Amino acid sequence: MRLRHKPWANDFITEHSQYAISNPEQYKGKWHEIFGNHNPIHIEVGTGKGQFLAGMSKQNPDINYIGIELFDSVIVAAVQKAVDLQLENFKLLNVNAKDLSEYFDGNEIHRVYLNFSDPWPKVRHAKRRLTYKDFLSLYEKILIKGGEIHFKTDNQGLFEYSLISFSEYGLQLKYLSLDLHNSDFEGNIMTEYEEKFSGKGQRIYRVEAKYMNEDI
Ligand SMILES: C[S@@+](CC[C@H](N)C(=O)[O-])C[C@H]1O[C@@H](n2cnc3c(N)ncnc32)[C@H](O)[C@@H]1O
Repeated sequence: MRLRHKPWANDFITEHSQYAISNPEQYKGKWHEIFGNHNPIHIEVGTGKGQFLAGMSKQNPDINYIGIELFDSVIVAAVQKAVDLQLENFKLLNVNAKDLSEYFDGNEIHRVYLNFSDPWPKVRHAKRRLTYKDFLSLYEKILIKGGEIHFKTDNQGLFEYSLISFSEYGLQLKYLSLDLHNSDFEGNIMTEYEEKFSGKGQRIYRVEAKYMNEDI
């Protein structure tokens, strides 16, 4: 489903179409053509203003990164980072994550990052959480076998919910941290929200969840 852009955001996104891909369904199964290589592809769902993914792209030139963001008014900041840093391994899609399988084929994605996803604290909104079982099923469809979700949040309620959701889905949990910034985890790249919340003294939770669907 196509999203409608605000005119100013539309102009900006159109002007930088080498970073903000306007017709992603056309590349389903052939994202290597866009990147010009067959390197692994990692996506961040709900990438916001893109600080995390821009940092990862710069740090890991042999991995291709795609940011998925619903709001055009937010994604322009991420596009600006790609332009400023001239990142060839960083693309952005202004789409809704619920439609991911329209844009990516099975086995096309190597890793999904979820950073500071909206918590949707009301029980009746649980289906909107990006770690709800339907989203886990969607990620499984586009990930390689044994693919992983790497998840960070400041929100204890969302973290606890997500650990249960991952476990109930049969994902294996690894490297669980209840206080990332006071752990021995190396190479953490902060997101915009992470800077904001950790700056206020809030602790950051992190976990990796692996799909146990590899052929034996
Ligand atoms: C709380 S912000 C966090 C942004 C960024 N990851 C960070 O940590 O700074 C969550 C972002 O996820 C985006 N988002 C929420 N649901 C989404 C969906 N279904 N598809 C794409 N983006 C979504 C929101 O628009 C918002 O920009």
